Amino acid sequence: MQRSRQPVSVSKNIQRIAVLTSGGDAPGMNAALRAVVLAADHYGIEVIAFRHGYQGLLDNEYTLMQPKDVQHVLQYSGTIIKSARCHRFKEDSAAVEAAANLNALALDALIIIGGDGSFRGAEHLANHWQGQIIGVPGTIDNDLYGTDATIGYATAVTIAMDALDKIRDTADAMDRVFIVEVMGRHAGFIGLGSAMAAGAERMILPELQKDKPLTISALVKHIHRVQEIRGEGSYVMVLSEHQWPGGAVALAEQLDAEYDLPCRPCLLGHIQRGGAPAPADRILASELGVHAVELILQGKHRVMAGMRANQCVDVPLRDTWEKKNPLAANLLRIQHEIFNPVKKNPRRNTQ
Ligand SMILES: Nc1ncnc2c1ncn2[C@@H]1O[C@H](COP(=O)(O)OP(=O)(O)O)[C@@H](O)[C@H]1O
Ligand SMILES: O=P(O)(O)OC[C@H]1O[C@](O)(COP(=O)(O)O)[C@@H](O)[C@@H]1O
Repeated sequence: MQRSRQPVSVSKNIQRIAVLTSGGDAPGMNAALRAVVLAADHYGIEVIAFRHGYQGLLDNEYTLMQPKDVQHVLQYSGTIIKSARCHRFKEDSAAVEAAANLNALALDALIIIGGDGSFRGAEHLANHWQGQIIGVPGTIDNDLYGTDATIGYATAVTIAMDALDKIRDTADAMDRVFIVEVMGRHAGFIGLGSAMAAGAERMILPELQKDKPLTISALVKHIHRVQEIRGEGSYVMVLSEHQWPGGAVALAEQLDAEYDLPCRPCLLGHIQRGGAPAPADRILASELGVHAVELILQGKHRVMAGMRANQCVDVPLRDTWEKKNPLAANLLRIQHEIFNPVKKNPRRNTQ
């Protein structure tokens, strides 16, 4: 993959920066951290890491990070500097406290690796702290505007696809209906990506539910129609979390009890955040980690380091959650109309 890059024009004298990982851990966060530390070392900048996200910033829990500390970490998921969800950080008093801690350490800038919540926290902090703040998109959900992909998304889709492939083996052997529940918070990227990659017969995604919520009778009709067209075989559906009351287990029970349709649920849960990060996540994280340091050297502030059409970009932090990345319309069309048609091919009908 070729990335066209401009040489970095350094406009600021930066001596010391900090980094933290926040919110749900995402595969590739370690690779991003490594890239930040190695790039900073390259430019002669000292790096400290706050442990446990914003909680560590409030507790002054930090450690000096040197290249030796990030050797051989990019192949592991999780985050060696720990992450956390810190509800107190939403309070004004917390941002004031955090700003005082950052000032006491004479920091020029802070890099926050996380999702939209972490970036809201970054903006909140920026109202109280004068240093530069740069976000790096780290979440499996891929729900941030301004970057074609977030760090962790490729791994999560790969894991979900692998699981769907395995479910397919047993579903096919017994001509069964399966519901596989995937993560994504309120976004259907993991659902769409894994359904497409594994050839699922149905996707229940937040974006599709918004205008036309799925009814169980419509779902049963679809299952019967697909079975009728295809003859014997399996039917595998991908359900995004929070899209059915009680989730996959409740939906499977309902199909069985109310429609005599034996169905098995499978919840992938946090499995989607573990294991070895996919190459795409390691590479994206490495590039964006370096980009974040270079944005600091260019004097940028309140932006996210993103990747658009193979170009490193910077996007105002606020845009990352206020604007929306839509699901790829063409993938939705293909998955719905071509791969899983419930009507006969119109051309065939006319012959
Ligand atoms: N509106 C907000 N104001 C201040 N801090 C916030 C806000 N929203 C989230 N945060 C901080 O960011 C952390 C991570 O956000 P969360 O939504 O849990 O994960 P993610 O960053 O992956 O979306 C929260 O635990 C909290 O500390
Ligand atoms: O790990 P937790 O706290 O149970 O949260 C689960 C949520 O975290 C995620 O895995 C990642 O979300 P964030 O990156 O926004 O934190 C979501 O897909 C899921 O809804």
